[in-house]
Amino acid sequence: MSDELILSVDNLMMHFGGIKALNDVNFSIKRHSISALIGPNGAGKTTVFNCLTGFYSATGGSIKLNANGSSTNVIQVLGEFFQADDFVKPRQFGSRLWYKLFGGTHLVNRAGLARTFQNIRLFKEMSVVENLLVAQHMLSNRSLLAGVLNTKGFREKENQLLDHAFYWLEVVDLVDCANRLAGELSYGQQRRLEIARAMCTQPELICLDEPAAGLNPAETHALSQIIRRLRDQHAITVLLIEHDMGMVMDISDHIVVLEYGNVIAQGGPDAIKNDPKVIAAYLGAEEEEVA
Ligand SMILES: Nc1ncnc2c1ncn2[C@@H]1O[C@H](COP(=O)(O)OP(=O)(O)OP(=O)(O)O)[C@@H](O)[C@H]1O
Repeated sequence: MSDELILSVDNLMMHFGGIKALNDVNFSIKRHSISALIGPNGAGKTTVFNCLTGFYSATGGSIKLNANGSSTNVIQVLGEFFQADDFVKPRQFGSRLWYKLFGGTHLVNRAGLARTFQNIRLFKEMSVVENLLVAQHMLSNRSLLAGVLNTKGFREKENQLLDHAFYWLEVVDLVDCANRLAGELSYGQQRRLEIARAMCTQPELICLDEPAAGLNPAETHALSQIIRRLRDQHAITVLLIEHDMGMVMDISDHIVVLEYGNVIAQGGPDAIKNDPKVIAAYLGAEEEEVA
């Protein structure tokens, strides 16, 4: 996989019993780009996200993440089924057993991929800053002794995590709300807090599932600015699912279009806008609005 690519998805399949949510999905994402995954309802967009982030174990295909200085086979680290030839290949068996025992979605996040959800999933009874500290739990000093003795190293680490939390609050313009309960924020602020929380896990690729859903035009504009800032000032790669075509066409460098679990087109906004397959499949009803 070329170094220019941060994600490569090949022949991805996801079947739920008889339902083929994804048939044969192929696309790749360039580092430091903003890409969008679009398609009609039920096309399989969220299923792709769930496979990328490890919420679903894909039925077949491969997902390679090239982040944090190494290449990660996402399907492998989630723990694959044993194969017949494992028993004659001890190394392969050992690796599969290891990931069966200790693998999971946490390894995908550690490999440099974070996500937000279609339905906001904050800790609503916690303050804004606490939400960001929870996201950094793995980076904290978890030594019981250091905590009880409140050592210098422990305090320094706590301060570092707080600084990091405020850094991302600044980026999403929520510093003023740091001590408010997350559940008390407006919908738009909660969406931005979700992005900050995901960023606190130090990803290189962030997947945003319908980040503009329920936002008014001013909030959508502010969100677009934040997404651009992530790419331009923080070297983050963004992959988003979005139904707001105005926003998608405005901020995306690359667009992948799904229909019935297949990629029917991919390219830049202008190419996608004028692609007859896309117009017929997805934009048909809104053709005039999009053009
Ligand atoms: N856990 C599941 N069990 C069974 N079927 C599922 C499951 N998750 C998704 N599907 C099916 O897979 C297909 C794709 O669903 P998915 O939610 O990925 O679509 P989507 O493109 O994200 O749609 P939307 O834009 O409405 O969010 C649908 O037919 C859906 O019913």
